[in-house]
Amino acid sequence: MKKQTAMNRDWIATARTLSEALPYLQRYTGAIVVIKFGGHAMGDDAEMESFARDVVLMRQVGVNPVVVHGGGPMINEMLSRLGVESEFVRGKRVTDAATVEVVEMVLSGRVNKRIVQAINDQGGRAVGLSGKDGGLMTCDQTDPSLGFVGTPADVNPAVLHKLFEAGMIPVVAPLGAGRNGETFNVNGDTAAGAVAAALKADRLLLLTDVAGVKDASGEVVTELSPDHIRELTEAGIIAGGMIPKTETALAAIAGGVRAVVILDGRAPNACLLELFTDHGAGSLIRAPRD
Ligand SMILES: Nc1ncnc2c1ncn2[C@@H]1O[C@H](COP(=O)(O)OP(=O)(O)O)[C@@H](O)[C@H]1O
Ligand SMILES: CC(=O)N[C@@H](CCC(=O)OP(=O)(O)O)C(=O)O
Repeated sequence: MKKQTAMNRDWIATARTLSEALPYLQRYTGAIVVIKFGGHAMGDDAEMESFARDVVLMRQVGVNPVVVHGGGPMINEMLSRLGVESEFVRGKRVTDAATVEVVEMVLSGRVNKRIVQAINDQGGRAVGLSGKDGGLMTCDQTDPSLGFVGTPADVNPAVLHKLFEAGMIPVVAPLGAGRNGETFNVNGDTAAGAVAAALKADRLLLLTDVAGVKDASGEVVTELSPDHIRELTEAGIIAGGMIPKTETALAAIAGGVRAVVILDGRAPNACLLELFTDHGAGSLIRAPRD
């Protein structure tokens, strides 16, 4: 009897949650949501499982999710095992010919397949690809001093639309093809922003290992304007890996994405709470018309 009462309480809570979520579910039916899953947000198996469950649930309620992942820490680990040094300039890895080989092996291989498998284990149908597949992302060299680092120049999302139509979840590794047969290493945030802009996505979620963009006092800024981003960057308060994220947010908005959220991907159900409740956390940067 006691058990029954507890069960009823659970159902009432679930029904309440569902009725609160309904307007959000309706708003996002058919929406395209690009999720950047950073290497630092990936965490352990439980965090990966929770992320995969969110993505599958999104798909089940009619959202078209696209995962664009990073994997910087995993690349670092492999480079150090191989005794190759690497350095970062403004959040981007200086990438020579030997490094880009390792980057491709780690991102398109181990990291991409771990995410694909996690989504499939939760009942989704994920397909792993990189920017080199299906003409998705053609790049130009960002800056000769960075070596094989690419800036997406021509993004053709046709292959992603085909996967949406087939009910599949694309999982994209941030590598691009050069115009002369090169392989380019693309910062994961930059790749996610370019894919989101090409798709004119409804939301770009940049998952990381901090609650959002912090100001000088260490508080998360819940809504950020472009001017505030520029101010915090010039003051050195937005630094390191946060620079490509905020630059990406501005470029994505300029490219037609409706809103970008920078949030902690390790928090349980981070993506679902962000999309389907009022309790979303993180820093929101939105297009003036959104
Ligand atoms: N103003 C800021 N607010 C929040 N984090 C910041 C800020 N400036 C720099 N950071 C750093 O940026 C990091 C996120 O970037 P990064 O480590 O590249 O993440 P990811 O691997 O998830 O892409 C945070 O862990 C934090 O140390
Ligand atoms: C050019 C560049 O810096 N590429 C990144 C690609 C991976 C990435 O962006 O991973 P996170 O999202 O986990 O940081 C790198 O080599 O580390």
